[in-house]
Amino acid sequence: MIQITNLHFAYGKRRVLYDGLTLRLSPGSIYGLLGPNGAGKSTLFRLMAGLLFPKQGAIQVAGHDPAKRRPAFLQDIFLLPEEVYTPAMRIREYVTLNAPFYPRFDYRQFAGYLAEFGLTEDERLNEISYGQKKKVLIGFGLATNTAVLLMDEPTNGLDIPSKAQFRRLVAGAADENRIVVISTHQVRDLETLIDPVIILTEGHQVIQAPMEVISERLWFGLVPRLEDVQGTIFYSERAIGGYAVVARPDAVRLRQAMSRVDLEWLFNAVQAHPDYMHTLFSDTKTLTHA
Ligand SMILES: Nc1ncnc2c1ncn2[C@@H]1O[C@H](COP(=O)(O)OP(=O)(O)OP(=O)(O)O)[C@@H](O)[C@H]1O
Repeated sequence: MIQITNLHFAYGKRRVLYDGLTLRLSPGSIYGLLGPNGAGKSTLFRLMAGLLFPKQGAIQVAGHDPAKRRPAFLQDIFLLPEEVYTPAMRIREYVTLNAPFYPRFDYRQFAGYLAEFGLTEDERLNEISYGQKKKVLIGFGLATNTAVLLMDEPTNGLDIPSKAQFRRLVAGAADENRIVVISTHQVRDLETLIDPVIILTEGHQVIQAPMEVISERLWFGLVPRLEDVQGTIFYSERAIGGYAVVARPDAVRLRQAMSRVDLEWLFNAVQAHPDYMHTLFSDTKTLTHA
C-alpha cells in the first residue's frame, strides 16, 4: 500500500507543486500516472522513493516512511528514472553488483527479459543504444520483484515492437502483492496496460479512477455532428467522419454506439475541466479495479 496524506511540496521557494495531495494505491494494480509537463510526476516518484522529502504531510510506502531510507524499504522499491545513466561495464557485471541489494531478485527472470529484448549479458552498457539501456533497466526493475515498482516514462526511447513487448512483460511481472506505477505521456502505448489512472492537473487537482468507472461516467466516441450530443461536451476534436467526443453518457443520443475509454481524450477533458472531473470522480480515489 502507498498512502499519501495531505502532501505539500515545493522545490525551495518555487511554485508549489503539491498542496494537500492525498492518494492511496493498493497492491495488485498497474497504475498509470498522467499529467502535463511540469505537473510533478517525477517529483512524486522521488518523494515516494525517499529521494525528496515532503514539506508537510505524510507518505507511507509498504509500511515505511521513505524519507528514513531504511534498508528494508530500499530493498523493496525500484525506481526507473526517466533519464537512465548506466556505468561502463558489461550487463553481467552490472547485475552482479546491483542485484544483491534486492533479496527477491530473480536471475533467471532477468535472463528471460534480456533474451526477449534480444540482448546478452556480455554486452557493454556503454556500447548499446539508449533504448537498449532502457530495456536492460526495465528488465532489471521487473526482476527485482520489489513490492513497489515505479517507472518514469519507460516507453520513451523504445521502438514500436518493443512497446508491445514492454506491455506484455510488465503485465506478466505484476501480481497481487505488487504496486506498479507508470508515468507516461505516451498514453496510447499503455492504454491496455494501466488501470486505474491517476491524472494530475496544473491546478493541483488529482483524478484517480479505475477504467471501468471512467467508462460508466463518461462517454467516448465519434459523432457525425456535435449537435448529436445534447449537453456538456468535455472534449472534442475533429476526426474522420465527424468529431471525437468525451461527454456525459446521458447527453449522447447515439448511446448504443460503443464507448471505450480513450486516455488521450480523457486527459484533455480533465485538463479542460479539472474541477468538474474532480467532482465527478471524487468518490473513486480509493477504489481499485476488480
Ligand atoms: N531539482 C529541481 N529543482 C527545482 N525545480 C525542479 C527540480 N526538478 C523539477 N523541478 C520543477 O518542478 C516542476 C515539476 O517537475 P517534474 O519533473 O516533477 O514534472 P513532470 O510532471 O515529471 O514533468 P515532465 O512531464 O516534463 O517530465 C517543474 O516545474 C520543474 O521545473
